[in-house]
Amino acid sequence: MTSTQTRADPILRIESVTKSFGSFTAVRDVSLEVGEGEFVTLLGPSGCGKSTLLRMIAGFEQPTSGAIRMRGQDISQQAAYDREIGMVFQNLALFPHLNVFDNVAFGLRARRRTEGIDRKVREMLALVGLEGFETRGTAQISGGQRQRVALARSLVTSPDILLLDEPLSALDLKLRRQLQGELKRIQQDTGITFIFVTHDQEEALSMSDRIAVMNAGRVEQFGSAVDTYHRPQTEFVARFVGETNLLRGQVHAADAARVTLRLDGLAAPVAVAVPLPAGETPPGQGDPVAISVRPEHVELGRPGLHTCEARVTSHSFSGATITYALDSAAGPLLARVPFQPGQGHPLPDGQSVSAGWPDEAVTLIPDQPGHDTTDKEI
Ligand SMILES: Nc1ncnc2c1ncn2[C@@H]1O[C@H](COP(=O)(O)OP(=O)(O)OP(=O)(O)O)[C@@H](O)[C@H]1O
Repeated sequence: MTSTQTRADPILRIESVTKSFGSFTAVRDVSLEVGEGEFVTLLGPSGCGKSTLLRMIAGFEQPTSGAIRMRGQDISQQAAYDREIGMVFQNLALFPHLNVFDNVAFGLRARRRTEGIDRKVREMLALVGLEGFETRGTAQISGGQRQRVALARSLVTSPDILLLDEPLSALDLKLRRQLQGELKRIQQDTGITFIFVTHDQEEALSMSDRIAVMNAGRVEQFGSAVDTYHRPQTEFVARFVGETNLLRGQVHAADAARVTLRLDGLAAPVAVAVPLPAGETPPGQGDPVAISVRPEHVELGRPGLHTCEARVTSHSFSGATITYALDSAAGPLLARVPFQPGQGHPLPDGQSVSAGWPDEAVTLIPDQPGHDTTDKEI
């Protein structure tokens, strides 16, 4: 611990960081705290500023304003090689003229380490499952194995933080899913703080302790994977992280415990009771709001729910579930329902059904006037 560090200091604190390139602002007023040993993911569409933020943490770019602190110390102006931060890139940049062992040993030799290189490199190769590959050239191993070498090469110098910029995006889906699990295991085994960049929401949900969802240079929400999916705070987050139904309406009544809404478009006014998040001020009567209901929480033909009449317009079968596209008075709806063997055939197009959802499946999203709700692009 240094003289400027206190026990409460997180390993990384980003304070109101903005980065502009000429008149274009790539990262806007971002503040984040990352705890020791956390797996944090920056998630967002192409061009939202994820890599720029990561490059500022690494020291390859300087913030235009704001500060980046590591254990309390401002590192914003410190050179990249003076930071105890490793980085794994999307394009691996392994040294083609060096074999696997020498690629992994590179960082130790560059730091003029002379002792324990052999032991440390073999330890790293065992960690990433590449024992026995020491003398292979980088052209004699697969894409997934190359990515493991890149990871071992970044971990060998025992960085305090490892930054990973879309390290799995060049791999096919099956290998990608396998390496996601391995990366998570390696992060837990080593206890190193990981900051991972991806535009793949499933990847982010399956690996992260916390996710920072970015849109147009800003962090829209920073929270656990479960909250990001089940409690989106903005329309952008609700749409970008998974599929959702966004229904609009006005506040009918609100108190500290509940908010009741009337949804637009329904002939008979239907009230939807929504529990208000703790500590939040209730919205006023007549305020415009939206609700998010995930397709898997929309149930068809079940009595006792808040329902609206709907008509099937199409369906897609995916083995365990069927996703119905529905036309309802409240707008288009998606319903994803389990499909049991022996259940017969899916509901035909044109079939009338009542669609409903339980109270606890509803997330209230306050109206955000002028807010950018850029659609997801993956
Ligand atoms: N050196 C630069 N000069 C000018 N503009 C830049 C520079 N670096 C990044 N940008 C712009 O900043 C914006 C954010 O880029 P960034 O690479 O951070 O996005 P990203 O979210 O990582 O996207 P992707 O997922 O496509 O890599 C983009 O519009 C990009 O064109």
